Amino acid sequence: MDVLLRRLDPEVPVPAYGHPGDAGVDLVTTEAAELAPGERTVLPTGVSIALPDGYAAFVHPRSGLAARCGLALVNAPGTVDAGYRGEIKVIVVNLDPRESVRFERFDRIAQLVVQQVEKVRFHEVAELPGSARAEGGFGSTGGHAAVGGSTGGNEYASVGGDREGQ
Ligand SMILES: O=c1ccn([C@H]2C[C@H](O)[C@@H](COP(=O)(O)OP(=O)(O)OP(=O)(O)O)O2)c(=O)[nH]1
Ligand SMILES: [Mg+2]
Repeated sequence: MDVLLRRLDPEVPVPAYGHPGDAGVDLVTTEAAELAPGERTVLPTGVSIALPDGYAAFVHPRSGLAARCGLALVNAPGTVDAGYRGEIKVIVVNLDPRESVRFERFDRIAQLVVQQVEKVRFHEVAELPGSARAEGGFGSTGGHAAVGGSTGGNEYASVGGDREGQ
């Protein structure tokens, strides 16, 4: 699909897929920045796009930065509406408890995934049709990480225990 893109910075590279089959194109920051532990900021990408109606673009984290630096997107995935013509921005937060993270101009900070999205009409009803799940949610199927306590010296939280419904 062809999508119109405007460069707001003459030097910013046009985003491109790294490999055939990749879902996202990497976005860069046009501003250098340094984030202290726990700090967040909004980084400019130097591009704006015009998506056709019925599509949206989603700003996703890059897993390498998440694993190496604890970098997360506060609003992941960020939603870029088809009608949005402003600069795509990336809201990052440094979740590392100790280390700062530094970005240079044109470092790749996030990835953009374009997807078709459904538009729906809501029809209000008094009762919804039944389903196997019904109102179960928020962990109703069990198998949760141990929270709020020791993990018994294990580096990882326990995810195997099915403690509910017993
Ligand atoms: O990570 C993001 C998320 C959003 N946007 C832009 C595109 C999107 O179309 C617009 C609005 O985003 P959203 O609807 O998530 O924010 P809002 O707080 O609901 O703002 P608005 O009232 O303008 O819809 O901001 C970005 O550039 N990056
Ligand atoms: Mg909105």
